[in-house]
Amino acid sequence: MEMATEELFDQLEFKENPLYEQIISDLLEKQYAVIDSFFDLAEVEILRKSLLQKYKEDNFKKAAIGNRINEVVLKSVRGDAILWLNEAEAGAAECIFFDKINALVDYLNKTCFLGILTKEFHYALYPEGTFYKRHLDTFQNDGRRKLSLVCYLNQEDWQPENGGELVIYKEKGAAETSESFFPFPGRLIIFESQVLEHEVKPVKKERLSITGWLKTR
Ligand SMILES: O=C(O)CCC(=O)C(=O)O
Ligand SMILES: [Fe+2]
Repeated sequence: MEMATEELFDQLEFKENPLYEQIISDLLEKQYAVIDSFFDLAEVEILRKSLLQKYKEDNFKKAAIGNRINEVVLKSVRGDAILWLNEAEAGAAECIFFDKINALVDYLNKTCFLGILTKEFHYALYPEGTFYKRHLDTFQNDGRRKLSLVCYLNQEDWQPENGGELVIYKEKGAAETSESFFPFPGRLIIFESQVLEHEVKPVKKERLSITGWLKTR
């Protein structure tokens, strides 16, 4: 084959990706997936710096509950501050994030018929002493949210004593079980937005992340 044609075929050819396949089978089996080191420490460092810079420039706002039009700030429910990301205006740091996420979304759309058409992401900073009470991401908010994604941007030395676990609740027949996950840097957690209730335990040290949703339209 000529070089150009060969390249074209390479692009068209679907390549199975073991990491993405693992995510898909976890989602099917448990409705959530935890991927450690989805971003490496160097990438996390760049994203953390960008988040902190924007926070310092006072671009964040107190996170609200409800939808974007009908929102109220209730610190008894959640105490984080957020900044929505605009992919069209993404800087170098945010491009690192979107490149990896988009590759995953493309794969999910090719293999799972999820029909993800839109996505939305925000930086989040939980100051010391804050939390996010148990909730469902679609509650009074957005029924188009299919998958929730959270990626942690904390430092390498995040200690369990710092709290800030994401607790995911699952119904097991009549009983309920829960699993807790610490916000270790580079860790990505994906879960079904319409199914799994979850909460963020009180943090004893500033906790940084990017949170977002893959939506059907
Ligand atoms: O930061 C987390 O671990 C989860 C955040 C969350 O549940 C949300 O923003 O809806
Ligand atoms: Fe949530």
